[in-house]
Order: sequence, then structure tokens, then C-alpha cells
Amino acid sequence: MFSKALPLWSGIYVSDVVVVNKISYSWHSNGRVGSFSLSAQRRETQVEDDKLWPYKQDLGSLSLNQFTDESTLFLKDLNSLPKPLSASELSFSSNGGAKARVAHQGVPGAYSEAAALEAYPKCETVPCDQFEDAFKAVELCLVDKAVLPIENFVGGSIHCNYDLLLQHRLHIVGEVKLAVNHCLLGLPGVRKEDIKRVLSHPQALSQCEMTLNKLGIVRVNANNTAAAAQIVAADGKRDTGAIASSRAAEIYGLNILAERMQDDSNNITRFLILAREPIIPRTDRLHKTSIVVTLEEGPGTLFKALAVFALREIKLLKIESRPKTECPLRVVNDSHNRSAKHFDYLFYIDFEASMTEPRAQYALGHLQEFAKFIRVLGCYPVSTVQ
Ligand SMILES: O=C(O)C(=O)C[C@]1(C(=O)O)C=C[C@@H](O)C=C1
Repeated sequence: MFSKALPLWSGIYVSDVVVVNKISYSWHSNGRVGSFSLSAQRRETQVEDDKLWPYKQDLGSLSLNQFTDESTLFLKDLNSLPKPLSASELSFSSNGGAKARVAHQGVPGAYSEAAALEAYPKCETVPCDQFEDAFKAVELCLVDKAVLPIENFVGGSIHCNYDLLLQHRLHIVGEVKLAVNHCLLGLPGVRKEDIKRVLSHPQALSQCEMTLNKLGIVRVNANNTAAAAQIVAADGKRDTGAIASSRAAEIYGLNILAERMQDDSNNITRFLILAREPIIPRTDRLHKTSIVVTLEEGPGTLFKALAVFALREIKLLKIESRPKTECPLRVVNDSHNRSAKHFDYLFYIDFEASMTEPRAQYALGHLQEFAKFIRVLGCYPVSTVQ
């Protein structure tokens, strides 16, 4: 199964005769690929048919299951293939990313799709079921970039994406700050007062909590905001609405019953743009650097770690701590030892400096003295709100 898959993947990548529409991918607990599926369409067949061997049939949708240990080999082979577009070519490209394929979580009309189009107005967006599918799509060279939400200024951080950043080897090459205007959507002919329950992404529901409380509307979680709109349109229930974008209303044929449903008018979501290769920072724009670090044990290590930036007048933009997943919590037995409980944490730090600046390089060199582990996740231009 697997060995047959390789020519197909190479075909997608090298000859560009097919276009991938939707990807879903899942890992099994033993670290191996559990299942993978994608749907693909053939582009115009300018390439002779024998180049498509062994898949001469129409590529409606296919599913590759039971991957073997050869998956490692497969990934190695993919890495040796010519790269379609480099990160530096695409980033801030004057053509609006015309040739780029950009993966995002959710169906068309999701805010993540809007963020992808904000970054690369002419790109081809590729919807993925889960956040991790978008990471894998970039790693497998099925797309050039992925756009993932990382924090909302009201709802806070999207922790699972912090964890995924460390579990995958992609580079942050940019960020997009998107003003999110949630709308209440309903079936045509339905009034706002008729809506008794709404579907949406949990983050979106939490951003509209007070407004929904006032209206006495019951909340139901959906995979993403646009999927909620899609369900409302398909189910045809007149008492059910969706919290989603105006674009989702347009795509799924719903009416906008109310706009600005969010409790805070300053409802901005920050998205990261991820790529296989880092960008070379430019000197004519303000850059930030994102790192992840775990520190040696001992008193004041976090204080010392942060001091390396303060000493060099480097502004910290964000610090997020996450429990280490492989060693989430280490508790000293209180009955034998009166010292405090210890937790092992990963600290994700964003600071305002480019890795081309000596002060940033010295700061990271200094940080290594207290760090057990440091990884630079990316150095990229600071975005302003769109
Ligand atoms: O559901 C969507 O439309 C998404 O793109 C996801 C998401 C999120 O994960 O936070 C993105 C932006 C909004 O803050 C609400 C939802």
C-alpha cells in the first residue's frame, strides 16, 4: 500500500497535475501514522498519462491506511524532492501569494480561512479537519503554508496550538491579527427572537458569552464557526442559529440576524503562519522572535531567564507557560519533604527583536546558561491589525 503511494505523492508535488482540496490526518498513540485521507482533483492533464502511473483513474478521493515503518522513508524521500516555493519567496510577496497553497482548520468561511487570505490574498486555501492536519499538510509538502489561531485578545491563548508548535518542526514565518466580527446567523425568514440555541466554535461562543446570556440562548459546540453555519443551513431548524462570519452567511445561504455579537469590540485573533523553512528577517521592518524554553531547576531561574532580555533592553511581548506533556507534573512528597511542589513547564516567549540583531543573539546565548532546552520557533515581522 505504502510503496504504491509514493509515486502518487511525488506526482502531486512534482508534476502538479492534481490539486489537494481537503486533508485529514490522524496519529495513533504509538507514534505511527494511523490514517490519512485526502480528496484531490486532477488539474488540466497537460502531462502525459504515463507520468501519472499508477493512478490513471480519476482521483476523486482516496484513503491510505495501514502505513508501515516505511513512513519514515517516505518522509525522507519527500524532503529530497524539489521544494515548490520557499518561505522567503512567499512571505510578503508582491504577487499576494498567487502560487501558494495555504492550509487552515475549518471549512470555507472560517476565520482561519479569512486570516489565510489576509496574509496571501491570491492563495489557494486548503481546509483541514483539525489543527494538526494543517501542520502535517505542510510537513508532507501538500501545501506551502499553514495559518493557525494562537490567541484571541478576549478568550486568551489557544493552548493546543502552542503544544503542536513543539510537536512539529515547522517555522513561524509571519503573523496575522484579524478583527473578528461575530454575526448571529439564521435560516432565511427567521427572526432574531426565534433563535433558542446557537452552534459555534467554543472560542467564538466564549467571546459572545454575555450577549448570548442576555438573549437566553443555549450554546452548542461545533468544530469551527463556518461548520456551525453549514449545519444550521443543512438541518433547517428555525430555532437554531450559528455564530459565524458574514462570509459564512453568504456561503451557506443564511441571513445575518445580528452583527457584533462579541462582548468586547476589540475582538482580535492572532494567527501564526507556519512553513517548512524559516524566513530571512528583513532589516526594514520591526521583527519579533518566538522561542520555547525549559529551565534548570532552582530558585529564581525564570527571573534570571527573563533578565537576559531586560539587560539588553529587549521588550518581552508575550510569555505563555505550558506543562511539559511527557513529564506533566512532579510532586515532591510532602510527608517526607517540606519543599514546594515542582511542576515542569515549557515557557513560550515572544520578544521584540530580530535574530539578525547581536543583542538577540547574545540574549539567547546567555539564556542557554539557565536553560535545559531552547528552540527558536521563528523570527518574523510584527503585524498590525488588519
Ligand atoms: O472557527 C473558526 O472560524 C476559526 O477559525 C477558529 C477560531 C479559534 O480557534 O479561535 C478562530 C478565530 C475566532 O476567534 C474563533 C474561532
